[in-house]
Amino acid sequence: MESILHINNINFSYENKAALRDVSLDVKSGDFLGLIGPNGGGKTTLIKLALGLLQPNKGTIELFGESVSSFKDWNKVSFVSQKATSFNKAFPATVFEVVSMGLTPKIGYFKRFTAKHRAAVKQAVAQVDMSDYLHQNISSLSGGQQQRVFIARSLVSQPELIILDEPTVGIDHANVKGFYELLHRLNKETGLTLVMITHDLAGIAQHASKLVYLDQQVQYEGSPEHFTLPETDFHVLRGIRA
Ligand SMILES: Nc1ncnc2c1ncn2[C@@H]1O[C@H](COP(=O)(O)OP(=O)(O)OP(=O)(O)O)[C@@H](O)[C@H]1O
Repeated sequence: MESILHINNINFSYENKAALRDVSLDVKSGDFLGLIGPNGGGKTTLIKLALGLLQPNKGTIELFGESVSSFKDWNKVSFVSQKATSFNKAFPATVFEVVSMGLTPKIGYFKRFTAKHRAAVKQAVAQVDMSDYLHQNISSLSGGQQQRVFIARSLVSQPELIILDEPTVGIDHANVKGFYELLHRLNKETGLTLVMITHDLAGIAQHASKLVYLDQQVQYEGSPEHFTLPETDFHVLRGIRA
């Protein structure tokens, strides 16, 4: 199986404060990896390193077999952050327009939006079951529906890897289940590789193919079925079930 993200023995410190120590991780094509751990355990830092936004003090990181420092094929990678922090709800755009924005890196700002692009947008919207809302304003949708639209915005450029940072925050319980089912379906049916940071252990354990528990070091890497929380210290529990 092709290696999508390979992190080899990295250390990372913010100034003099260690955030990650001897972290190694391998994400293979078709994995659905759940990245869990206590608050401050280094999950976001690890993703920033994987995206080349930070550089490790030690060790190597490869995306699609190439060092992240020289990686250029960013079309293959997409990132979905917490909806609330990434989007101004008052923004006056329809579902179609928001998803079209996902094509901007591919076609550039000033090139023509063709029938082919339009069809790609419609297909991505259909993949997340939002076709009935194509011309509705994004601000009129529920949190769960908005997050589906952001997934469609990622899908439209046909990435091979999507990294999600706590995408279920702010989505009500009933819709979270449907959101996981959507990710599960995309992973299984299209072979899309997913890496998802979350504090929702119960939810991710049902859908991920692999869990990594990170608390400065990788304390668990394996199947969700065999995962048990490290020493049930209240600090850890609070962090992960917050
Ligand atoms: N820009 C920064 N400057 C200094 N320290 C930072 C910075 N960003 C994060 N840290 C520290 O690095 C450690 C890891 O933080 P990180 O945000 O990666 O953890 P996390 O697992 O994503 O946490 P959470 O679950 O709360 O989002 C924490 O101790 C945090 O305070």
